[in-house]
Amino acid sequence: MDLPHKGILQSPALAQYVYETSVYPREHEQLKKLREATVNKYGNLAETAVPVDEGRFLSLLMKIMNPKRTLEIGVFTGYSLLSTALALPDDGLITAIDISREHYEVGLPCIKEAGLAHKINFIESPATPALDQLILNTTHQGEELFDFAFVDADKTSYKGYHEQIVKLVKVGGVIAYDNTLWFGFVAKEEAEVPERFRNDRNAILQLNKFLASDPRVDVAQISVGDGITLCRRIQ
Ligand SMILES: C[S@@+](CC[C@H](N)C(=O)[O-])C[C@H]1O[C@@H](n2cnc3c(N)ncnc32)[C@H](O)[C@@H]1O
Ligand SMILES: O=c1cc(-c2ccc(O)cc2)oc2c(O)c(O)ccc12
Repeated sequence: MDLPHKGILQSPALAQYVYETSVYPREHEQLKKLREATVNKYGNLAETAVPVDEGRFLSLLMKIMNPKRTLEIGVFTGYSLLSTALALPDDGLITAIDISREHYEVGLPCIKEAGLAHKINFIESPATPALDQLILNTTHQGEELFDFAFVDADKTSYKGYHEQIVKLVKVGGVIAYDNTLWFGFVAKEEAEVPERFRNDRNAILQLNKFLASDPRVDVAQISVGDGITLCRRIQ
């Protein structure tokens, strides 16, 4: 897969500067191993993982929030998952959902080596029915709501996931949507966007517009990686 350069740092040299100055020197050994294992196994597909500066942002956000229960939709080989797990308290738990376990198993040895497998409940399932089940667990079995959710899966389903996740995250909790700048294509005319990115671009445009006026959440567009929208549930 040949992807355009990701992110607001439109110059690859500037991105490299940020990585080398403030990310690589603090990247956990097992995160680096997981990143390298992903490139070795999947080549260019590895670029669909969150970039390293975004992983660092997620880690720091977790340290600031100190959440006990988090949700991740879209795991791939686990770079964002391990970034989150590294920063969660020892009794924290991440419910991680992906349609396929195969990619997750590439990163799993690194997660185990980091001593963090006990913080992860991996569910192999399409997200929609898995989220419905979690909603049932919270409404009927009194399971606790989540403090944080990270969504990085099929972009055309984000709006549907939002309706489900809003029911699963506490008031005061945070939902983070990845790729909300979609390679910068959100600010381009459709005709300038390569055909294969158009569907997802339209879904992201609709999501961004919807979130900006959703009274249940407070929002901030964060210009890291490919763009993250943070939503804090307020009602
Ligand atoms: C961009 S990758 C996630 C990258 C990951 N966050 C990382 O840092 O490596 C998207 C993932 O979403 C998963 N996915 C796609 N459609 C899905 C669905 N309907 N339900 C759950 N997972 C899905 C894919 O299998 C893939 O692993
Ligand atoms: O190029 C992609 C594609 C995806 C993607 C496509 C289809 C799915 O069902 C899930 C994800 O996700 C990406 C992504 O998250 C990213 O950061 C860059 C590129 C892509």
